[in-house]
Amino acid sequence: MQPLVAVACDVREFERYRWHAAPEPYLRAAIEVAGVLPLLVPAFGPAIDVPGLLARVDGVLMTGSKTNVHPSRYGAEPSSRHEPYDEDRDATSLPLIRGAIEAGVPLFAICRGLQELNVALGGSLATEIQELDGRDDHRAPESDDQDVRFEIRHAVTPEAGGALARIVGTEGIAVNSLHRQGVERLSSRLAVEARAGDGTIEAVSVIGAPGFAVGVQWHPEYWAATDTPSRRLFEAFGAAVRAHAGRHAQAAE
Ligand SMILES: N[C@@H](CCC(=O)NCCCC(=O)O)C(=O)O
Repeated sequence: MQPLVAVACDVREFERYRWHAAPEPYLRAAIEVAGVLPLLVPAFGPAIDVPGLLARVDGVLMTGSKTNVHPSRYGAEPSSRHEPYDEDRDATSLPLIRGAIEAGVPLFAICRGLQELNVALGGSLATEIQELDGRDDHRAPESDDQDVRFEIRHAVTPEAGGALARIVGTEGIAVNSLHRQGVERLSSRLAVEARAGDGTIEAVSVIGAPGFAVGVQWHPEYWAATDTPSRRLFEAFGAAVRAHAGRHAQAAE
């Protein structure tokens, strides 16, 4: 039986409706590589019974997004440099992340998801990091071709002995990059699991988490079927979700 994984939705507007949705690559990687069933959670913020939801799922997957966490969530002043926002997603994802950590539910946070994880635990974000001294440009290549935008194009180095290294090994791995924000002040509850060559934090884990609680700034979902480190991440997440489901089932007996 496929264990259920909660996926917080983005809100988009088209065809005169507001839609709550998640991009297919995350869902495909969840089903086909992690072997779990993604359950889309609409971005209704405080209307969501997070403890009740977490009692019925065995994992949480936070997707990337073009939108940014609203700067008021980490004490910064809003500006056009921080836009676009999705405050409905923030109001849903931040409590969901905190609840998953508190309940020990396996958590995989990707790109915006890593940024939400840091903010949910008291950290802050920098915006337009490509303008910071010594930083590379981590934004997506300009292209209408998604394979080009998500191409693998820079190295990250996993911290020896860390949670990420146990999944992908300690040799440097190559990743894609589609972000203009990054961790500024790292939450005291997070450990750095990998950095890019310019020092950008590229992966984190929750200190003391009983199981899988990892955030990555890149997009393993996009090449999860063919790229070994990407596949290993989703396989490890799936294994953690199944282990949690097993404990769940035992507790229910
Ligand atoms: N908006 C934030 C988070 C980055 C992120 O999740 N990128 C995914 C973008 C997907 C796409 O462009 O198709 C940031 O820019 O740092």
